[in-house]
Amino acid sequence: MKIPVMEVFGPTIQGEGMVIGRKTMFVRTAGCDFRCSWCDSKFTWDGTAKDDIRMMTAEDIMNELKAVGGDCFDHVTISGGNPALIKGLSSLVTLLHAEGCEVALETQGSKFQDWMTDINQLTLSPKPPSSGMVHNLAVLDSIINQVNKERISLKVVVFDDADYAFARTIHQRYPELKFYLQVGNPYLDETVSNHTEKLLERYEELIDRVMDDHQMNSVFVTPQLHTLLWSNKKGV
Ligand SMILES: C[S@@+](CC[C@H](N)C(=O)[O-])C[C@H]1O[C@@H](n2cnc3c(N)ncnc32)[C@H](O)[C@@H]1O
Ligand SMILES: Nc1nc2[nH]cc(C(=O)O)c2c(=O)[nH]1
Ligand code: SF4
Ligand SMILES: [Mg+2]
Repeated sequence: MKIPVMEVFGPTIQGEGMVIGRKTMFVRTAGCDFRCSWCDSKFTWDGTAKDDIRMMTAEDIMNELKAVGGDCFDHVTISGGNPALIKGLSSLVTLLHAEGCEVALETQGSKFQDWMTDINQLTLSPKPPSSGMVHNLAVLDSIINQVNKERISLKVVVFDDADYAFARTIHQRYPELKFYLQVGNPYLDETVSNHTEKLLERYEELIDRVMDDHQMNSVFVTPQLHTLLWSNKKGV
């Protein structure tokens, strides 16, 4: 079964969530069932990069990972778009494991696939109000109930007060899961000046808020590490 691939890049550092800092390759699939107002990867679904989409088999993708990353990787992150829309990713996950790679997945948690139970690090990122999306938490519940909880983390992006309140409700709903608050990046045009200072200011605001909140004691607060370095540049 062929997989719609938008980009293959790396090695780079995983900039987000439960394996932040980990050296990894990225496979980014095309297409999303959401339309977040602040999506930093709109090109995966808004048609602007439709000529870059390639229909590839798992073997094609493995060959490309090796062509791009050489032998300098043993971890692959699958992101999108929403990779969870793609049934055929099961063949890629199986092949990556056979080749000795760990596999991480980034998804919003709007759809379950059987192959998710094989993912080493599954990041579920339900969308807060500022995204303009309304998350169906019953679907999120059902994914969480089908996957080994040790391998799951929740990651909520925070731009404003309402997002922070949403993050709290999600953490309270699943207190047993690792929980990450991630600073929202409004500077999607990579040519914005002083992006690092601006993002660090927002990071500090989020840290201050969490430090004063007794209902948010067992959480992680992170920036998107790659955006501090490279802003919203593609392919890093
Ligand atoms: C581009 S999405 C692709 C995976 C999946 N569709 C999802 O949203 O989880 C990857 C991650 O980037 C986060 N993200 C997207 N735009 C962002 C922004 N402007 N600031 C901070 N995080 C953002 C998403 O919340 C998600 O956790
Ligand atoms: N370095 C780097 N880390 C990331 N973590 C999650 C990403 C994503 O777009 O899903 C991402 C990305 O695009 N780049
Ligand atoms: S769910 Fe993820 S890829 Fe889809 S629009 Fe939202 S941030 Fe972008
Ligand atoms: Mg990204």
